[in-house]
Amino acid sequence: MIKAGIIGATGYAGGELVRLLLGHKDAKIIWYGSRSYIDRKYGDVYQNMFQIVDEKCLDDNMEELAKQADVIFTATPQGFCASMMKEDILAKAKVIDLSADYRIKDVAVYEKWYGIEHKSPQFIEEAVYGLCEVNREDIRKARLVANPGCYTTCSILTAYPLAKEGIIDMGTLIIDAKSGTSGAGRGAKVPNLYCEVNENIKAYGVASHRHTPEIEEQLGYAAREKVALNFTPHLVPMNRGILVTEYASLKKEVTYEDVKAVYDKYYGNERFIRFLDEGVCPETKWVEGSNYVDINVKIDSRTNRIIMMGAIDNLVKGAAGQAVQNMNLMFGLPESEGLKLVPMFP
Ligand SMILES: NC(=O)C1=CN([C@@H]2O[C@H](COP(=O)(O)OP(=O)(O)OC[C@H]3O[C@@H](n4cnc5c(N)ncnc54)[C@H](OP(=O)(O)O)[C@@H]3O)[C@@H](O)[C@H]2O)C=CC1
Ligand SMILES: CC(=O)N[C@@H](CCC(=O)OP(=O)(O)O)C(=O)O
Repeated sequence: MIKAGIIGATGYAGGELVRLLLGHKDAKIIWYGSRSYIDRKYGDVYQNMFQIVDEKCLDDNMEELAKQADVIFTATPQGFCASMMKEDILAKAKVIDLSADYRIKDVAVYEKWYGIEHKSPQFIEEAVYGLCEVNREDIRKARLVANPGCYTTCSILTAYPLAKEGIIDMGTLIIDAKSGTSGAGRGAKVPNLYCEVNENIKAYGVASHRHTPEIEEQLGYAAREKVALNFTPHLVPMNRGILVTEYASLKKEVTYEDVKAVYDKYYGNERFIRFLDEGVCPETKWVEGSNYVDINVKIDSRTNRIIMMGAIDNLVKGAAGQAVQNMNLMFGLPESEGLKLVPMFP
C-alpha cells in the first residue's frame, strides 16, 4: 500500500486528490495537510467527506511528512513546494507538485512570469514535466514530478501531434481558453464572487497569463523550435471544465483523414485521450468528473487554418487525476488505477 500525504488537502485540487485517492486500491492517505484548518476534522471542512474521512487536518510540515509517506502531493500556492524542497525530502519520498514551481526549466522565465523568487532552483533540472502521454518513460524514473497546469494540459495535448509532425505553422498559433471557476481555487477573491462570475464571461491575463511560457516551452520541444504564441484565458460561470480552441495556419495541404491519422499515431493507444468522430466538437460536460481529454479538429480550407478543440475537467486531468496518473507511473502501477471514472451527466 502506498502511503500518500497531501499538503494543501483543503484546497480544491487537494480535495479532488482526496476523492480520487480514496478510490485507489493501492494508496492510503496518511496526511491531510492544511494551513488554516489544523486539528479540524477533514470531514467537517468538506461535508462530502463526512463519515468517510474521520482524520483531522495536519500542518504543512513536508520534512516530517517525508519520514512517513512514500509519496507527497503538494497542492499548494506557487512557491510553497520550492521553498520546502530539500534533498533529504526527495531521498525519503517521491514528490508530485501540483503548482508551477518545477514546470519551467528556465528559472528566470519562472521568476519573471510568477513574480516570485525560486527558492530551490537546484531541483528544476531533475524535475520531470508530468504530462503522462508525452513523458511517460521519464516519469516512471522520477523522484520529483511537476504536474502540468490545467490550461496547459488541455492546450498542449490538443495541439501536440500537429506540432510534433510539423503540420502547423507554430508562429501563427493562437489559443483561446475558457475555465470554470474552480480553476481559481477556494480562496476568497473578489473577481470570483458569485455576482462577478454568474451570467458573465470575461477574458483575463490577456497577453500576460503565467501559463503562456509553460505552453510555449512544451510545444517548443514538440516542434523543435522556439515558440511564441497568444494565449487568452476566459472565466466562465461553471464549476468545472476547460475548453480550448486553437487556431493555426497549415504548412501543407491536408485532409481531415490525414490529420486524424496523426492523432491516432500519438493517441491511438491512450486510454484517457478521445479523438472524437468527425464533426463532433468537444464539450466540457462530456468529460466532467473524469480524466478524459476530448479532442477534435476542423480544417478551414477557406483560410488555410486548422481549428483544434480540446476539453478536460480542470480538477481531474488538469490537476488531481493527472497527479494520480503520475503516481501510478512512478510506482509501476497500472496507469488507470483509481482513474476509471466515467464522466458524469447532467
Ligand atoms: N484549481 C485548479 O483547477 C488547479 C490548481 N492547480 C494548482 O494546485 C495548487 C492548489 O490550487 P487550488 O487547490 O486551486 O488552491 P486553493 O486555494 O483551493 O487551495 C490551496 C491549498 O493550499 C493551502 N495553503 C494556502 N497557503 C498556504 C501556505 N502558505 N502554506 C501551506 N499551505 C497553504 C490551503 O490551505 P487552507 O485551506 O488551510 O488555507 C489549501 O489547502 C496551486 O498551485 C494551483 O495552481 C493546478 C491545476 C488546476
Ligand atoms: C480560472 C482560473 O483562475 N484559473 C487559474 C489557473 C489554474 C491554476 O490553478 O493554475 P495552475 O494550473 O498553473 O496550477 C488562473 O488563471 O490562474
